[in-house]
Amino acid sequence: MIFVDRLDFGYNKRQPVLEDISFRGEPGTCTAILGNNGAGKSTLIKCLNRILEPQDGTVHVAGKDVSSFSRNDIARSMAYVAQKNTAERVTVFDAVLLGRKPYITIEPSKNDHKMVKEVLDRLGLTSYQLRYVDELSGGEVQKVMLARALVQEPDVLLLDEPTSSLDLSNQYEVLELVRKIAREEKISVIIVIHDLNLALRYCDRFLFVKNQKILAYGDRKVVTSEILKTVYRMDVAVEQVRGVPVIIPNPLS
Ligand SMILES: Nc1ncnc2c1ncn2[C@@H]1O[C@H](COP(=O)(O)OP(=O)(O)OP(=O)(O)O)[C@@H](O)[C@H]1O
Repeated sequence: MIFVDRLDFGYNKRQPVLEDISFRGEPGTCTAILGNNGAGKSTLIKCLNRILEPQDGTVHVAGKDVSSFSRNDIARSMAYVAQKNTAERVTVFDAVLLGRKPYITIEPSKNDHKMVKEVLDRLGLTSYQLRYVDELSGGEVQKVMLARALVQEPDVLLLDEPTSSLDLSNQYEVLELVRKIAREEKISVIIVIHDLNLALRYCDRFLFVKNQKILAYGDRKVVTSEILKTVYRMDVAVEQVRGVPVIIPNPLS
């Protein structure tokens, strides 16, 4: 469980980016962070694992204040997949094995290797394991970074636009897998995502950031035409198609 209480952040004192942000991510659930470009979604994610230090407020993971965590404590409890990934000159297997680093004292154990193999298999990356990461496509790199985060066995998984480079089938496959693993392993997933249809399909909670603050927060019911108009300044219909809410931009045009 992650609990964020009254978090404030600004890159400089004159201009706040986030004010009074509070929410909780229950184990086994996915929380979507939504909002217009520049609203502060990536900044919020980075405040959770202290890549950025919040100016005020607290973040608790599994009941403990993360401001008291060492870098290694953070790596054991929170895994993060950034919006932009640098493709490294290492094999896919070694790139994913790096996710086990917080647990390795002298050298990787048989169990570390086993976990890497299992996650590569679940993400359909087994045949890529000896390829160099810097020779992969953008979508393949994104899956490798997700695999690295999953072998970290985190309590909280922070994903910043994890499907932005993936094709249609991979977007659904990867989010289906993330949701399945989150439920099985009781991980709280916090995900920045622009695709509202994907968010509605795979997330349990929805948090809209607007003008530094939380505009709306709750289950699917908060994703309304009114909220979407406020956030994106355009007409958007929310309709039920075969029991799934679907977003239709500019429905009358
Ligand atoms: N390193 C930085 N220094 C100063 N300002 C920054 C920095 N990074 C981001 N900002 C500013 O902070 C605000 C929030 O940026 P952030 O990247 O968190 O937005 P976002 O909601 O993730 O946007 P997007 O949807 O475009 O990815 C923006 O106004 C941005 O220009």
